Amino acid sequence: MAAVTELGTALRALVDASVSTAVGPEELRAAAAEARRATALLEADRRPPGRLPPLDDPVAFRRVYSPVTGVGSAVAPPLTLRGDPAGGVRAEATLGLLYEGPPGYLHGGMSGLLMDHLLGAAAIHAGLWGMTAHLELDYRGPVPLGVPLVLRGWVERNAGRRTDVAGSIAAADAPDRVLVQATGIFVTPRAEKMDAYFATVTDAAGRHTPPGRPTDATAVQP
Ligand SMILES: CCCCCCCCCCCCCC(=O)SCCNC(=O)CCNC(=O)[C@H](O)C(C)(C)COP(=O)(O)OP(=O)(O)OC[C@H]1O[C@@H](n2cnc3c(N)ncnc32)[C@H](O)[C@@H]1OP(=O)(O)O
Repeated sequence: MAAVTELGTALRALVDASVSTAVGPEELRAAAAEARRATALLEADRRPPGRLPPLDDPVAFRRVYSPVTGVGSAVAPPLTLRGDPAGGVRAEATLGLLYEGPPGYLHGGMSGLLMDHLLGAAAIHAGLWGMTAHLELDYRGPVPLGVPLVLRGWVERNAGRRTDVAGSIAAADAPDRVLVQATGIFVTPRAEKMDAYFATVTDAAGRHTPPGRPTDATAVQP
C-alpha cells in the first residue's frame, strides 16, 4: 500500500505539473522520455479488466485505483470519504488545473463524476448498494479551483431495490451556498443482471468477488 500510494502521489504531482507547466518544447520532450521509461517499467506485469488489484477490498469498498478515491490513481484528487455527522457521507478537496473547465473553475463533468461517487457512497454507507440509474445536476455557481471544497451525499429515500440520493458541492468557507446540487437514483440490479455484469469479476487470488453484498457499508471512516 505504501508503494502504491508513493507512485500515486508522484504521478499526481507529475500530472499537475504537466498541465500547469510553462517550460519550452525541449523540457517537454525530455519529460516525455522520462514518462515513457516509467510506463515501460509498469507494463512489465498488468492485470486484465475484471480482476481486482491485490490491495482492493470489495467488502470494505476499498478501490486503490478508483478515479475518485484511489490513492494509486494519477487522476483521482483523491477524495477521502467520511461519515457525516449531519447524515450521509462527506469529503473535502482542493482541486487543481487538471480538472479545469471554464478558466479558473471546475469542469462540469468533473462535478458529475464527484457527485456520482458521493451519492453512490452515501447509498453504500446506508447499506443500499446500487448502480447509478439516473443522475441530475443543477449548476448554481461555478466551482472555484484551488479553494477548499466540501462535498456531501445523503440518502433521501429507499423502496425495494431503488434508492433516491442527493448531494452537493460548496466552498468550505461558505458551506450553505450550494454551487452544485445533485440528485440521483441508484438501483441494485436484479439478480440476472448482477450475474451478467459481474460473473467473471475476481480478486487477485482468483476468487469470485461481485460487488454489493448487503453488509458492504463499511468503508467510510468515522
Ligand atoms: C460508504 C462506503 C464507501 C464506498 C466507496 C465506494 C463508492 C463507490 C461509488 C461508486 C458510484 C458510481 C456508480 C457507478 O458508476 S455505476 C455505473 C453506471 N451505471 C450503470 O452502468 C448502470 C446501467 N443501468 C443498468 O444496468 C440498469 O438500468 C439498472 C441495473 C440500473 C436497473 O436495472 P434493473 O433491471 O435491475 O432495474 P428495474 O428496471 O427492475 O428497476 C428497478 C427500480 O428502479 C427504477 N429505475 C430503474 N432505472 C431507472 C431510471 N433510469 N430512472 C428512474 N427509475 C429507474 C425502476 O422504475 C424500478 O423502480 P420501481 O418501479 O420498483 O419503483
